[in-house]
Amino acid sequence: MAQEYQKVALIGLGLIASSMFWGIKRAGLAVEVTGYARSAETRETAREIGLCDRVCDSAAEAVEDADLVVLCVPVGAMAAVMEEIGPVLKPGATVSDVGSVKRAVIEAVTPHLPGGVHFVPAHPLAGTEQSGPRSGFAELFDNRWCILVPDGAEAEATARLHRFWQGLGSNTDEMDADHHDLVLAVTSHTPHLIAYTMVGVADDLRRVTDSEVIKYSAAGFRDFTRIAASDPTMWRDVFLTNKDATLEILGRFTEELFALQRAIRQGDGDMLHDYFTRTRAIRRGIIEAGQDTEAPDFGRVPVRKG
Ligand SMILES: NC(=O)C1=CN([C@@H]2O[C@H](COP(=O)(O)OP(=O)(O)OC[C@H]3O[C@@H](n4cnc5c(N)ncnc54)[C@H](O)[C@@H]3O)[C@@H](O)[C@H]2O)C=CC1
Ligand SMILES: O=C(O)C(=O)Cc1ccc(O)cc1
Repeated sequence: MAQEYQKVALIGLGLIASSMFWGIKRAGLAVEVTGYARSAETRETAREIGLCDRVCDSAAEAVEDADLVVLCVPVGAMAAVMEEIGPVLKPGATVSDVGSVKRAVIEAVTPHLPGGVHFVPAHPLAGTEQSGPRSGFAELFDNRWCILVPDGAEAEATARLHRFWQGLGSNTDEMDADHHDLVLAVTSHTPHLIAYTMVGVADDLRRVTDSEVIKYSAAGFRDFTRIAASDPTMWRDVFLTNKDATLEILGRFTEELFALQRAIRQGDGDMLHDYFTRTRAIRRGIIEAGQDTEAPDFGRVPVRKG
């Protein structure tokens, strides 16, 4: 695999940065990878487990002479990091990020971007509910999508970042920032909010039913608890910075929920059956189109019709 960049700097050493580091090493995508995290404890852990070729005690030191700098911090921390590193970035370097929201990151980063430095925002659509420097693994991005949001960035800098993410195992695509934020509000952000809410409801209920909610929880609820265990800082920032799109989708969700609530109250079985038939067809369409990259193998066997 070609080395697209001599030196890569990772700022924020959590799940995504640590997975990127192990993936870069697996594919030999850079000569040196430096890293920085705000907390001394995280930097210490990183040194202990060999995460990064060199762990630096400041972001400015980590990005010195770097050809690619990837901001792997929560979305709300991007501006402060950029303000610190902006003045010391190498001319011709590329800055990128992995934030779950794109418009807010562009607004946070652009004011601190020096002339002659490229900015190519990106979002790997891959993650887990784990966080921190010990949680990463090289395979996280394999066969997953990474969306690039060039927003006017130079074509060659963008093409290099595509090749870099492909080297990490991902399929890559491009999107406009606002479109990205709306799509992700539907596919990721609002579902996370629903999971948080459902687990909160069950927790309230648990006080009445003791441990039954957890003891007898079926797969659907277990998935909710996994998602609701995701990092609170990261998700707080997602909702604060993708406010409009999330509120738009949440509004639609609430309307649908009220419609289903009314059908249940009125005993309208036809409405419920039609609704569930439509949603089942969507799921089957995804599987038949071969786009269900998350499903276990049994999800790929031909789906029974009818
Ligand atoms: N967790 C996931 O599943 C995914 C997360 N993302 C995005 O990737 C980014 C990083 O997320 P994770 O790696 O999961 O988070 P994480 O919580 O595992 O790691 C974040 C790291 O950033 C550091 N940090 C926080 N504020 C900082 C600051 N001001 N300066 C320097 N370091 C700081 C933390 O100490 C930690 O090392 C977020 O923007 C998130 O939206 C993108 C795709 C998936
Ligand atoms: O763990 C899960 O189910 C996820 O949805 C992972 C994830 C979280 C945030 C992102 O911006 C992208 C992917």
